[in-house]
Amino acid sequence: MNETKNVSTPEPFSLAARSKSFGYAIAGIVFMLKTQHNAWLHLIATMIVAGMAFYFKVSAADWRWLVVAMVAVWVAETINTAVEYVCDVVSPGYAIAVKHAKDIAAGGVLIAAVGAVLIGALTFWPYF
Ligand SMILES: Nc1ncnc2c1ncn2[C@@H]1O[C@H](COP(=O)(O)OP(=O)(O)OP(=O)(O)O)[C@@H](O)[C@H]1O
Repeated sequence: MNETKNVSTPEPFSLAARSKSFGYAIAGIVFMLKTQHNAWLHLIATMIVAGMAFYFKVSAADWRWLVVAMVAVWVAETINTAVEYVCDVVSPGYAIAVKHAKDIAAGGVLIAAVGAVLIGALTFWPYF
């Protein structure tokens, strides 16, 4: 990786570079799954929800809601994890701004998770 990137001159499009970026994104997800305990909980929740959806044979329309809910939680968790890593580099010691940044990012995960629980309850309700 370059130490500094020249952002004023756009690089020409390259499929090799795009596939490398894709690889970095996959590596980020794998790293998060290996290191973040909250991600393990999201993985368990995802498997339970998917299992229930198959068991109850939910409709395609209902699957859409479940997918949206699960994706929202995963996206919030990835952003939260990235914020934590950047904060730890920017300010390794205690800083009140870092506390606010980390707590707000964690709040985003909580909002997504509560929303997912509500969507899950509303979606599965008719199948019970
Ligand atoms: N460098 C820092 N400066 C100020 N506050 C911090 C710093 N690092 C963490 N905190 C705050 O300390 C509290 C606990 O942080 P911690 O990262 O342990 O939270 P956590 O969500 O329990 O962690 P994890 O989910 O990674 O196990 C949070 O309120 C967080 O914002």
